[in-house]
Amino acid sequence: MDPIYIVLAVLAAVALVGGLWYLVSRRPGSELPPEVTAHKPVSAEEATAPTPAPHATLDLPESIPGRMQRLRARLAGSGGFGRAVLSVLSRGDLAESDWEEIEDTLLTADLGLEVTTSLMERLRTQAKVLDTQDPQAVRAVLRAELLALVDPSMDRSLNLAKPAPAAGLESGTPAAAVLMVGVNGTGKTTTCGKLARVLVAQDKRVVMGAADTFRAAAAEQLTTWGERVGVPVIRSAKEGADPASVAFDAAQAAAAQEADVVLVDTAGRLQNKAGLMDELGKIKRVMEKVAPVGEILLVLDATTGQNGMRQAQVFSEAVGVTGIVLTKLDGTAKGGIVVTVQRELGVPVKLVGLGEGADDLAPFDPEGFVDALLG
Ligand SMILES: Nc1nc2c(ncn2[C@@H]2O[C@H](COP(=O)(O)OP(=O)(O)OP(=O)(O)O)[C@@H](O)[C@H]2O)c(=O)[nH]1
Repeated sequence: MDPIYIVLAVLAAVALVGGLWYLVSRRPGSELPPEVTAHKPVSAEEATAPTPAPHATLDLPESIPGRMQRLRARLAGSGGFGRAVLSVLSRGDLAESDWEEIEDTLLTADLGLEVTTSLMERLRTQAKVLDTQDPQAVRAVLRAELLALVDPSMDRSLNLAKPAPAAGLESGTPAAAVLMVGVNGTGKTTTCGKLARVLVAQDKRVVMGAADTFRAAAAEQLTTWGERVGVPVIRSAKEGADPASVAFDAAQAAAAQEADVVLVDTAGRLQNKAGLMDELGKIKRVMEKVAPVGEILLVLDATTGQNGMRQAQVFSEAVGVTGIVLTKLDGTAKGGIVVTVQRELGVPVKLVGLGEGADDLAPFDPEGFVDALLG
C-alpha cells in the first residue's frame, strides 16, 4: 500500500478514538464529583444560613437493644478495677498486703484519695462481718458500695423542655438549648453529632450551631454530621468569627424553624481562665436573648485523669455546668473518674462516649456501669 494511505488511515483512527473519548467524557454523570471540584466562594449571609437537610436516605442509629448490648461489652473493657478488687476480696482471710493491693488498684483507677480511703474502711468493716469465702456475698457488698459512690439518685435526664421565650425574641418558638463545652479534643463536636443522631431518631427536630470558630475543620466536621443525620448546621464562613454571634444565629434559626432542640458546639482552646469565662459567658448571654439555655454539658476525656479534673473545675467556674459527658471510656481502665468528677463538680454524668462510632454514645446508667466494672 502507498505510505500516504497508511498515514491517512492512522490519522483517521486517531481522530475517531479522540472523538469517541470526547463524547463519552461529556456524558452526564461522568463529571468530577462535587467534592473534588473547587469550592464556590460563600458570602457571610450564605454561610450563616442553615445548610439544607439533604433528602437522601438518612443515617439512623442502630436499634436501642443492639446498641446497649455493644456498649455494655465495651464498658466492661474499661472496668478492670472492679474485677481486680473483687478477685482480691474473694481470697478470704485478707492479709495487709492484700488490702494494700486493693488500695493501689482503687487509686490507679482514678477514684482519688478521699474516696479510696473511705471505701477501704467500709470494705474492711464488711470483710470482718462477712464470710469472704462466699464470692456471691463479696460481689454483692462491693456492688452496693460502688453503686452508692456512683449515686443512682442523681437526675441524669437531659433538660430538653421547651424554654419560655425571652422578652427580646421577635418571632418563632425557642428550642431547648444545649451548649457543649470542654477542652479541645475531648470530643465535643463528635458528641454533638452523636446526640443529634439520637434526638433525630426520637423524632425531634434539631438545629446545630458551629460556634467552634477557632478551628475551621470543626465546623466542617459538624456540617458532615448534619448531612448524615439530616440536621441543618448554622456556621460562619470566616475562621475566627465571633462564636457568640454564631450561637445566637443558631438559637434564632432554631426558634424560627420551630425546632425542638438546638445543639451548640464551642471551642475550648483559650489559654487563660479569664478569656474562657468571657467567651463562654458571652455565648450563653447572647443565646439567652432568645431563651434560657437549659443544658450546659461539660465534655471530659476519661483518659486524662486528674489533669482532666483540673480542666473540669475551670469550666464549671466559667459557666454553670449542668451535666457531664464522659468520653473515651472505651480507652481507659480508670472508670473511677465517674465518681471523682461527680463529687468534685456536684453534677451528674449524663452521657458516656464509648468509641468513635456514630452509635457509641449512651445515657449513663449507674447499675449497668457498676455491673460492667465487676465483669
Ligand atoms: N475512643 C473514643 N474516641 C472518641 C470518643 N469521642 C470522641 N472521640 C474521638 O476524639 C477525637 C476528638 O473529637 P472531637 O469531637 O473532634 O473533639 P472536640 O472536643 O470537638 O475538639 P476541638 O474541636 O479541637 O475542640 C476524635 O478523633 C473523635 O473520634 C469516644 O467516646 N471514644
